[in-house]
Amino acid sequence: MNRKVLSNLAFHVLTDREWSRGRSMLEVASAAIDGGATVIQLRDKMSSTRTLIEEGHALRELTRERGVLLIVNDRVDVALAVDADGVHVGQDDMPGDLARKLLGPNRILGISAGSMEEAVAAIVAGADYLGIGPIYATRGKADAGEPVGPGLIAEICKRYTTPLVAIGGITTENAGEVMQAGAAGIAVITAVVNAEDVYLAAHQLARALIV
Ligand SMILES: Cc1ncc(COP(=O)(O)OP(=O)(O)O)c(N)n1
Ligand SMILES: Cc1nc(C(=O)O)sc1CCOP(=O)(O)O
Ligand SMILES: [Mg+2]
Repeated sequence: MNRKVLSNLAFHVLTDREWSRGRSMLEVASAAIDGGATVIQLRDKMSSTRTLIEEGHALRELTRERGVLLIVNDRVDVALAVDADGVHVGQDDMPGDLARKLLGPNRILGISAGSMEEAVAAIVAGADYLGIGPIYATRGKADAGEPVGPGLIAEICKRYTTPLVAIGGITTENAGEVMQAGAAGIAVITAVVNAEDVYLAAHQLARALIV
């Protein structure tokens, strides 16, 4: 059975303990889904593999119940272990072609790109979507590098049809701009995870995507 469902890559919320104001990953993810998140990405750079798997199982149950996608950041093994819908790898992670080989054809593979060259390589490697960023200055990733701006999205869109997900400094103020540039969706950490009211923040971002 082909389980890959790419229909709703519009609104990724990435988990992050440090920005969660002490709230649990499940509480934040649940409120984000209530507000309109369509993808939850398990991103936890600090925990042991054992903890990641526990978090992954819990998020798998939640996301399955609520009909949204679960993507695991960085770790193909964890994605397979918890039966996630897919994995996201960056330029310093497992190479995309190898991730694709291990995942098989039926799970979603997202690959980061911060230039046209990286985008082309990611498409050749078998990406189902590209995470393009950082689009704007970001608080969520210390080593994200210089912002590339929404222009890169427009450039890639002119040449390729692979869905593009804008990441890095996305807020309600600029989400419309990246969608107009041709993005299929956005991915955020702080705008949702660090919000006092996670539901409201997600709801407002979801509305800002409609351009
Ligand atoms: C949707 C999406 N796009 C980009 C990234 C960044 O991945 P990466 O460059 O590997 O950085 P880390 O997230 O691992 O710090 C992402 N996670 N999701
Ligand atoms: C995880 C991540 N990846 C990026 C990239 O450019 O690839 S920027 C980023 C952090 C996103 O956090 P915020 O929404 O708070 O800006
Ligand atoms: Mg990574």
